[in-house]
Amino acid sequence: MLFTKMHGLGNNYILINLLENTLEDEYLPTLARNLSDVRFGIGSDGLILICDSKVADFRMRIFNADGSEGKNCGNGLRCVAKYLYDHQFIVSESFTIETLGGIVEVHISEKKKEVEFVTVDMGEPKLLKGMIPMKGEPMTMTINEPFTIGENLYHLTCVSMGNPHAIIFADNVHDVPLEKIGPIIEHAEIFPERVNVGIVTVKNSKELDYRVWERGSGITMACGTGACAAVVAATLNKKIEKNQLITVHLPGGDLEIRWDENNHIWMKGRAEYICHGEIKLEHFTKEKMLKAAGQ
Ligand SMILES: N[C@H](CCC[C@H](N)C(=O)O)C(=O)O
Repeated sequence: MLFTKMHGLGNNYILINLLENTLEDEYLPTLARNLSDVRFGIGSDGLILICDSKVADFRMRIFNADGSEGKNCGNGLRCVAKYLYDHQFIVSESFTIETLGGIVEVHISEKKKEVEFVTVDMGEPKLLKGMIPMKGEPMTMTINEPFTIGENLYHLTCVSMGNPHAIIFADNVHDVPLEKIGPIIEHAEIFPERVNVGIVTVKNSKELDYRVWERGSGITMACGTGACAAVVAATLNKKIEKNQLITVHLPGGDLEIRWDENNHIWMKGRAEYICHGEIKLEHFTKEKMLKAAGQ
């Protein structure tokens, strides 16, 4: 089985093209965990599958490093779009990709054999508690709500980009012990499907700093949906204006994000290849096969 490893600002994924291949669903969480392992596998933030779709041009499935299936992945979408365009699976400059979090529209404006930048219309953010999802009055929003961890009080603003994000504002993104509070908030009982946790510093009216603890993958170098959620949260908290081109600085690089007047979030950023290779599936689904054999 061939794979392509790619990254979006250092948020790296193993892509497997299932347009001409199949993989049994039951193996996918095990495969994602084992391939993502940096010592016994290839090493990555997760596994992305490129599949056929009945409702869009293509379908992307994303599995985090812990084997859990994510509902959307901004950096992954740019990698999938680049892969499809560069390998001539698509010839038009705009096409659609189905995710569990909804259908997005991809735009490639460069006339290059291998594109560098991809723009994605990520659709509309979901703000109501019932849509994040999180516990509480389902028809209300979570804007700057208190959340206590031990002696420390944090304030959460929650946004879904098809996947759930809890955003905390800080004067400096390194002021908050994200390695410590990330997993605590990720697994908090108010988030029935867990949550991605982002720390945001508003540098000025056009720039944010952002660090992320990803649901299912931990600290990563970047998170595309998280950067979109950061812009929405900063706007809801009146720290920046809507319909402005915002540069979000992530540890792995920058994304350009705009929450436009039609309520759509646009994300533009790089996507790059790391390597291509081949895996013997049986080496990475052994755990499942042994269990099936009752061992
Ligand atoms: N950990 C996320 C999926 C990956 C999102 C991220 N890598 C991005 O670029 O948006 C979740 O379970 O919701």
